[in-house]
Amino acid sequence: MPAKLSVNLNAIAMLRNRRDLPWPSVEGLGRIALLAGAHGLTVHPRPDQRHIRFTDLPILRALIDDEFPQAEFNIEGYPSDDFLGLCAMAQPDQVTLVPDDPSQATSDHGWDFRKHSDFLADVVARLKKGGCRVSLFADGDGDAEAVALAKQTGADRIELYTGPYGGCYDAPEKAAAILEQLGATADAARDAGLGVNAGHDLTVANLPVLALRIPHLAEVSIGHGLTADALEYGMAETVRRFRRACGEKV
Ligand SMILES: CC(=O)[C@@H](O)[C@H](O)COP(=O)(O)O
Ligand SMILES: NCC(=O)COP(=O)(O)O
Repeated sequence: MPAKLSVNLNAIAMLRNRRDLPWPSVEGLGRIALLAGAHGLTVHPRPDQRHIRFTDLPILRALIDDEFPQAEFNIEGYPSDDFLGLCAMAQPDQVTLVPDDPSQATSDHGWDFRKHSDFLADVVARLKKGGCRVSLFADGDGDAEAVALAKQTGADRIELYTGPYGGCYDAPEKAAAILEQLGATADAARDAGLGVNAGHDLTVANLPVLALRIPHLAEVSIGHGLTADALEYGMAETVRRFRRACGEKV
C-alpha cells in the first residue's frame, strides 16, 4: 500500500504570521490539501507559537471532523505539560513525540531511547489512554537496539527523521548511504512490530526512492518542500489573477 501523505501546515502558518491578517489561511490550505486527496494534516506547534498557534488546533480538528472524517490529524512536539494539554484539547488521531528544545529552529534529531525510555513510556501510556496512536521521532541510523527500546515504550510507530537524507539533494552517493541506514532502521522497526512513518525535508525528488526502499512506509508528513512546490506551481496562475485585477485583459 502506498504511504499516506499528511500535509504539514507549519510553513503556511509561518507565512500567515508575517502580518496580522488571516491569509494564507491555515484552515483554507488544509481544506485544499484534503480535497486534493491528502490523508491527513500535521502541525508542530512550538511553545512560542511562531507558526502554528494554539488556536489553530480546534479549527483544524473541526475541519477534519466536519468535512473529512476519514482524514487524520497528527500533532507533533516535545511532550511538555503544555503540549500534552494541547493534545487533550485537540484530540489528534496521532501524536508524534519529538525531542525538540524550544530554542531549536527546526527538528534535527530523534529520541535517545536509551536515556529517555522511562519518560517516554509514561507519556505514551498517558496519550494512549486518551485514545490516540503514538509515534516517536527516531534517527535513521540503523540502530536495531534503539528501535527495540522504542517498542518497549508502548509506542505504535516510529517516525524516521529524514533531514540528513533530504539534505543530500546534491550528493547522490551520500544520499544512497543514508537511505540504506534509514531502510535498516525501518526494517528493524517492522520486525519489532512498530509501524514506520517518515518526515523532514522530503520532496517529490527524494520520496520515490525512499518509498521503494521502505515498502511498509505507513505515512509521510511533508511541509517545507510541499509548500515550496505549491508556491512554484501556483505562481503563474496567481500572477495572471493579479494582472487581471490590475485591469489587464489576460
Ligand atoms: C518533526 C519534524 O520533522 C517536523 O515537524 C518539523 O519539525 C516541521 O516543523 P518546522 O516546519 O517548524 O520545521
Ligand atoms: N514530521 C515531519 C514533517 O511534518 C514535515 O517536515 P518538513 O517537510 O517541513 O521538513
